Amino acid sequence: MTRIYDRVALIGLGLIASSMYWAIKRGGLVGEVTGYARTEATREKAREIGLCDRVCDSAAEAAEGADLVVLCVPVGAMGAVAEEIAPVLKPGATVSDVGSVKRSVIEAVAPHLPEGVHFVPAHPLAGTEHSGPESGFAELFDNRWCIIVPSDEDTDAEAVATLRALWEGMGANVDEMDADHHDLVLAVTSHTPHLIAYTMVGVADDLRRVTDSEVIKYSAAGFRDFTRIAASDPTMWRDVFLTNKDATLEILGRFTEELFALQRAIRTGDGDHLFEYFTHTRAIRRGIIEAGQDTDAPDFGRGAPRK
Ligand SMILES: NC(=O)c1ccc[n+]([C@@H]2O[C@H](COP(=O)([O-])OP(=O)(O)OC[C@H]3O[C@@H](n4cnc5c(N)ncnc54)[C@H](O)[C@@H]3O)[C@@H](O)[C@H]2O)c1
Ligand SMILES: O=C(O)C(=O)C[C@]1(C(=O)O)C=C[C@@H](O)C=C1
Repeated sequence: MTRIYDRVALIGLGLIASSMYWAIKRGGLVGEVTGYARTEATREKAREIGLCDRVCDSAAEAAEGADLVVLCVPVGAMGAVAEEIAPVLKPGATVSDVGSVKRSVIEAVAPHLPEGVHFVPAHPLAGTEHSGPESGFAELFDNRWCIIVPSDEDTDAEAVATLRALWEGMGANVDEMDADHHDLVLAVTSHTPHLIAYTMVGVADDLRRVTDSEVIKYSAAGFRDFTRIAASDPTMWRDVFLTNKDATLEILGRFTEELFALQRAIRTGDGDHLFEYFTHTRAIRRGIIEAGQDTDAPDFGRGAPRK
């Protein structure tokens, strides 16, 4: 048990904040964790399930005296919360966040923070399609990446190192990245795939009129994965697309070009194109598994000798 901070405040008690709380408790990483949720119902639920050592009735009350305040609200709400807590922040405290987009959060939060408060944005690359105070669990961040995005070149090195220690204590592997690069990488690996899943489920829903319940009844594994992802929180994902607009549009443009090329190959019966494309993408997937970077990958075929 290594205590990293004396007081931490979690603002917005949903999936990520509740997972942080249970992971902090598991590791004995913090003296006291305060929490704030916007609705009375969520605060009541948090008290009932023992989420946070103290649940407060305002964000400012939770943040007052904290060594670290973590904003765990949707990306579009970060600026307003920062403005609310700014007057009570302790000199020398660190403010961080867990938002899925980084440049817009820096732009929304940084102007509100007083001199002497360190701002160290972060993003754990771990989640589920569930939300709310009861959805969290201590293991969520185990062996997952957390990207720390220092808000500018002058960010206090000790504040970054202490936040890194907290995320490592919660089980994550930590890397640092520039905000714009983060937003582009996540547009490829997370944001555009979510949009595609939302779209595919929408298409299936349109088709349902033709095929009744067959779309659900006979849905294969690939489509089931799409429906899981498309069940993710609408507020969170609305905000992700509104705030990571440029990177997402860039990746969607490239996606559409590739899709049109495949569509043309199907129409013209160009089997070579399809075969080469699928061979290439299969090699990418195998490369990820062989590099040991997919901890979720099933073991199928791993033991079989490969020519
Ligand atoms: N869910 C994921 O997979 C995932 C993964 C990594 C990061 N994130 C990021 O973490 C943050 C929180 O996501 P989550 O999955 O925990 O969401 P969640 O919906 O489970 O929880 C969000 C909480 O914020 C509160 N909230 C919403 N609007 C608010 C406002 N205007 N003021 C104050 N509180 C408000 C909600 O009531 C809720 O308690 C988001 O910024 C999201 O982008 C999510
Ligand atoms: O596993 C899931 O359900 C997720 O969608 C998690 C996921 C992702 O795309 O990988 C979603 C959003 C985040 O900001 C980080 C992680």
